[in-house]
Amino acid sequence: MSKRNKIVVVDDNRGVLAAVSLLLRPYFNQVITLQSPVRLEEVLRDGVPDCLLLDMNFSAGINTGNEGIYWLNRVKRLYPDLPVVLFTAYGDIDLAVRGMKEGAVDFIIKPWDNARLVDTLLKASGGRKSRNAAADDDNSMYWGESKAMLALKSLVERIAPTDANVLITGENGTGKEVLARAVHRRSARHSRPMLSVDMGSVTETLFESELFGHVKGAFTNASADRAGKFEAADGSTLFMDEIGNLPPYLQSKLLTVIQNRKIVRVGSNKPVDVDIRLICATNCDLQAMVADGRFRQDLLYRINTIHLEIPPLRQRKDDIVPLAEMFMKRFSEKYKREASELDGSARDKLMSHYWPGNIRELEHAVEKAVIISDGPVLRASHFELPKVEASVPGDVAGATLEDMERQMITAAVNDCHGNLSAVASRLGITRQTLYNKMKKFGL
Ligand SMILES: Nc1ncnc2c1ncn2[C@@H]1O[C@H](COP(=O)(O)OP(=O)(O)OP(=O)(O)O)[C@@H](O)[C@H]1O
Repeated sequence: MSKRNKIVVVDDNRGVLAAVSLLLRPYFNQVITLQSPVRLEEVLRDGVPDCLLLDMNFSAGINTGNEGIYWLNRVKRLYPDLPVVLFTAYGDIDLAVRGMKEGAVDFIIKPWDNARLVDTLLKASGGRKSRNAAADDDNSMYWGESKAMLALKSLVERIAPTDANVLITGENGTGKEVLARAVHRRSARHSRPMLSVDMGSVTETLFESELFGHVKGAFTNASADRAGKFEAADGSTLFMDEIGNLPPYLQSKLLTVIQNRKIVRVGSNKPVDVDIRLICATNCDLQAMVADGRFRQDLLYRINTIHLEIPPLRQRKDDIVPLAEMFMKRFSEKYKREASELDGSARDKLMSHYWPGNIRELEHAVEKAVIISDGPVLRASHFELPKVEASVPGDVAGATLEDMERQMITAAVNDCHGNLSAVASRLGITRQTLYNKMKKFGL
């Protein structure tokens, strides 16, 4: 490989800086070392290097790694194309994985292997093309080979071109939104983008204006007219996720919209025609909600003209390995890794896991395995799957608060069969907080 121009190395240990600088000089015309990231931006302003090697911990005695993530984000905001390699202690692999998800191109574990360090930095500085450009948004539906999914696919092929409203049910992470997109793509409305609204994350006070829009002055802060999701989705498909969260007064309004195909913005009395196809999704049991008066039966009839049920991953075991292989390929490309094969131990481990978080959990597990992989073969040891415990273990010695949170969430997701509303209420947190925590823990 040809000699590179410039690299910046940030580490608070002088010995490390001296050793790395000596090692890298034959490969870079200029090696700039910094003992603290405080001057980093100033140095970058003087000329963006080919690569940045960034330590994860700076303040003596505080080894949270958050400083590294903080500086990574800051640098990536200013120089999105600058390849950043993280320098991390052995025990911080989780942090390094998080760093890669947030934009680092690779990581090096201390104590480092000289040849590997040089190789990684040369590769990272070889091309400024952001790795995030690759396959990042590949959300296409993988149908799998299980009987259940083949039957679902054939049903989708038949109903997608019609304008029938669709209700998709399935546990959290089974791919309801991915399926909704697959339906939209196969419909006559596909030339316009599908619009989504998540009833689980919109605060109740904003539901109405979010869906129906408002006119200027309709309420405090309504400083201008604004179209809601129904109007924006006119001529296309509206995906309403977590429909079970719709409060009763909006259930009535939604029913009226479906019947009359008209909406009225908040604060207005002028009806506007809307032509939408509605795809709703939920992991709640809407029949049970109808039975105890929490969901309108007439609305349920209207939204579930076609009902598509996605089975949980543990009930379609034939799909686990093919899905894992698909994600392995996707993430190997994205993170420039060689992983291309799951050995027997990895397959056994994946096949015997309960997958309470379904495909989302599998996707995260494979992503992490690929990031930490060291060659073409992924083994069981690359997959860190939480044991699904029925309750929090009594012996918590050595466990961090985060370990315990993660275990409690995993256990509750398992007990509630993936119903996130039930999990949130059981843990006494909002759905949004639960989502954030699950995302953080890769569940
Ligand atoms: N069939 C599939 N093929 C490829 N990726 C999938 C598939 N199903 C799910 N995924 C991936 O799993 C993740 C979760 O999918 P999605 O958001 O559609 O699930 P969901 O059932 O809508 O979840 P939630 O109930 O939390 O809203 C996404 O990252 C998606 O890309």
